Amino acid sequence: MTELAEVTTLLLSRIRDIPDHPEPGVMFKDITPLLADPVAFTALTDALADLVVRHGATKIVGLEARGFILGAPVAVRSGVGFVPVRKAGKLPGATLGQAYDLEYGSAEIEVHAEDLSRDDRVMVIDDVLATGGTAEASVQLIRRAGAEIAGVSVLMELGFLGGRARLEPALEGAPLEALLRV
Ligand SMILES: O=P(O)(O)OC[C@H]1O[C@H](OP(=O)(O)OP(=O)(O)O)[C@H](O)[C@@H]1O
Ligand SMILES: Nc1ncnc2[nH]cnc12
Repeated sequence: MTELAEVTTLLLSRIRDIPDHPEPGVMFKDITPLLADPVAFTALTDALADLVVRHGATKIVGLEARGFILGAPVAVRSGVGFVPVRKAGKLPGATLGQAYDLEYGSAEIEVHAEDLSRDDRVMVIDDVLATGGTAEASVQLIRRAGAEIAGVSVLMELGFLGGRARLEPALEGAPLEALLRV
């Protein structure tokens, strides 16, 4: 087995399927067993840090909340800064916000735009790409803050929910990297 195949198998084996997702037929992909395993968490951090370096990112944006857990160690490992994108109303300073549609209703995310600069190339990091709404809104928000998008990197893409198709127009050619596709 190649090293990549071994890492993929390890990561997949540490994700717990929980059958109580509100959408019929969709499992909740719980990453807490992976976080609890230092070998798997380190392998994930290393794999995401490789993508940060490969795509020349100068900042990581992590999406609340699980994107914080993955993005922060990747930022330290790859030697770039970390900027949180939070659900509306959580950040203390002056914020820039981006609303987006959910299946039922809408949501809003915010960033401290002053922590991003025109010289930054941002890698967005999250655990799961599902419908792609959160990642799409984050890409739009980061561009409005003046920074460039180096890419979006996720642990897992739920392919059957069509997130890639929703996100790709917003990416304008920047890569969407998924370590696992289910
Ligand atoms: O592609 P989408 O359909 O937008 O869904 C993916 C998002 O949903 C989850 O976050 P959630 O909003 O549940 O927040 P949490 O990390 O705080 O649990 C996940 O961590 C992604 O951020
Ligand atoms: N099925 C799922 N599992 C984990 N996180 C999610 N976020 C959106 N859909 C999800």
